[in-house]
Amino acid sequence: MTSAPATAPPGVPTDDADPFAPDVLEDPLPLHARLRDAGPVVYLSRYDVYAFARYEQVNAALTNWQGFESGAGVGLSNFRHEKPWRPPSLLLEADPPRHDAPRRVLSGIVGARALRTLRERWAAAAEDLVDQVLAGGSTELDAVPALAQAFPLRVFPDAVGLPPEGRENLLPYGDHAFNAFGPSNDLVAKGAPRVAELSAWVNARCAREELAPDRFGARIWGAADRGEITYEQAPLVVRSLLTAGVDTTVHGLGAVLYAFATHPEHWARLRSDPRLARVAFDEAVRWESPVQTFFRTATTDVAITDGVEVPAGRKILMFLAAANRDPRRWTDPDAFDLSRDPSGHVGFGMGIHQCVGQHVARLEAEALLTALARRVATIELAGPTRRHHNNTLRAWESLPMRLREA
Ligand code: HEM
Ligand SMILES: O=C(O)c1ccc(-c2ccccn2)cc1
Repeated sequence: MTSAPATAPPGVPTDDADPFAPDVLEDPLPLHARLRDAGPVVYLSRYDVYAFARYEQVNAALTNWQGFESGAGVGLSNFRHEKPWRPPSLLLEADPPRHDAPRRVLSGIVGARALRTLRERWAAAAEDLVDQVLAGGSTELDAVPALAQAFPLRVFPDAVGLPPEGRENLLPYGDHAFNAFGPSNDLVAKGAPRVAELSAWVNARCAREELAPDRFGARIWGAADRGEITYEQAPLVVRSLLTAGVDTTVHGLGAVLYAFATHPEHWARLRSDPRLARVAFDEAVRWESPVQTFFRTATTDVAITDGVEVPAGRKILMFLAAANRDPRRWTDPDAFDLSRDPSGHVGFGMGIHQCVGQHVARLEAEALLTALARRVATIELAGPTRRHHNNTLRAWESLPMRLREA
């Protein structure tokens, strides 16, 4: 136990854990339980931040954008003191009023109503992928590359309007962006050599001439034509889709495939009622929380509970995954349960920054799960699973699986 570099505030328990250490990223559950049990707020001395691990405090912080701002960054780095590694996001790293117009524009383009025309196309794409995967009859495969990565990369770049070349840059770019919310550890160092090249590729793809007409990207530029956002803002709003729209859904799909492979009774239920696909995905997002943590910055001394305040200017670290398994909020929280109503989970955040792409993610999951449920009688693990470590994301590197054709 190392000594606390900064003074722990009175009345707040201290923990010198490193939430971004390899052993914690491998299995964060024990730390989550320890932090929930320690109190409503815990001072993490190693990073000089205040941790919220209980549902009540995480939900309250997410919905209190005036008290806990995003404009100083939603990672450990405080933009008021340090230069961001890239120009800040106009949604994620902005507060009202600057946040409002970009959010309104993106909501109109990737919101549930806007996606109706994609439902059939993505369902067909999922059936094609499943046909391809099952081509040789019952199949052993690694579900991470073959399904969790393959499906989003087959449908999402087309929906944005990207050209075909270079799409393999999207995953490593997003992986670095999500690592960069954490401390400058080995994971960030691992991504550093390619940051300039990957950033240049992503930034170039946001230019109007790069984007196919009448897709998400071109529609963002159309909003600039109508004066809803400026022409300077348009490429950054496109960049938001490329940064947040791929790795998250890949790991969300990995989570739900792992959940079904380890709960055969639930796979049988899904096959008998494919309409369960949507609630299954949200339950998997609650259970696994592909996005585990991120930060906010106190704009003033913010009272948490009687007598305990987060001082102005300090960073809070919200453990979404711990909140999503808080026994104070959920019955039998550690169970993946299709009968549960997962609404209210914070896996997509909450409040004004709640994931604007959640409907895209749900539609991808519904399309893939429905196509699999129709053609695959059983799915089961067929070898050792391996985790992919990231400072923010909970992810699988490998999910060897056996799919028996119906
Ligand atoms: C399983 C998949 C996904 C998960 C778990 C997820 C999770 C989240 C979370 C927790 C936030 C809140 C961040 C905060 O409060 O600071 C968020 C915001 C955001 N997400 Fe997602 N996301 C997913 C998929 C997507 C997709 C597919 C897109 C794009 C199409 C997307 C785009 C965004 C954007 C632009 C924001 C910022 C919204 C704002 O600040 O107003 N996400 N996401
Ligand atoms: O607008 C962007 O570039 C962007 C938007 C959202 C995220 C994000 C961060 C934490 C949790 C989930 N999503 C990252 C980037």
